[in-house]
Amino acid sequence: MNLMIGELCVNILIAYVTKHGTTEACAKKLAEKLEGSVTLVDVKKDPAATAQGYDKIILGVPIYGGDIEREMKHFVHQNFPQIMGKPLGLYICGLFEGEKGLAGLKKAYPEQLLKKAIVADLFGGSVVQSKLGFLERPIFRMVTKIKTDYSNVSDEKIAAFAERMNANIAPKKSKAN
Ligand SMILES: Cc1cc2nc3c(=O)[nH]c(=O)nc-3n(C[C@H](O)[C@H](O)[C@H](O)COP(=O)(O)O)c2cc1C
Repeated sequence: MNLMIGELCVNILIAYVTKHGTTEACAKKLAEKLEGSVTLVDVKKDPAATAQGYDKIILGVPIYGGDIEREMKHFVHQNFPQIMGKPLGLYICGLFEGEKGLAGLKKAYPEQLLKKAIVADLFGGSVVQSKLGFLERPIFRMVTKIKTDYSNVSDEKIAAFAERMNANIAPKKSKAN
């Protein structure tokens, strides 16, 4: 939805990484619920992507073996001042919940970003066994103990996240980013 404030449209960036599509699917669900003009960027496909020029920034990343992929680390490193300077939302996709899930979230993003974020949450994750690579499948079973297709993606959490982001609507009229 395009939200106009006076002459201004709220420009929102969702920068994400995905391996098997869940984090991207969550980004798209989120985009539908956000008020503003949303740009979706897969930073793996677009390594030169920038966070410059947006009013709000959201980052999304999946957890693999307790860690995130280097492309998101690189994006955060390259765009740190821009990311720190705007209303921020952070999410992860992973199958672990509770304490283990939160540990994944804490490891995924630098502490400064986690402290600064309006909202940081776990959306859950999903897996289709037949889509896993030859080496991924045994690692997945070892890490998660799950042997079937599985999803615990929470549409409620995505909706609540969008609500929190929408509540913070204050794009400054200055040209500086
Ligand atoms: C090899 C492998 C390792 C994984 N390790 C973790 C993990 O450490 N913690 C976790 O919460 N989820 C783990 N998962 C689950 C993924 O995070 C989950 O499937 C997520 O939805 C993947 O997102 P994507 O489809 O965007 O790549 C793992 C999945 C695979 C295949």
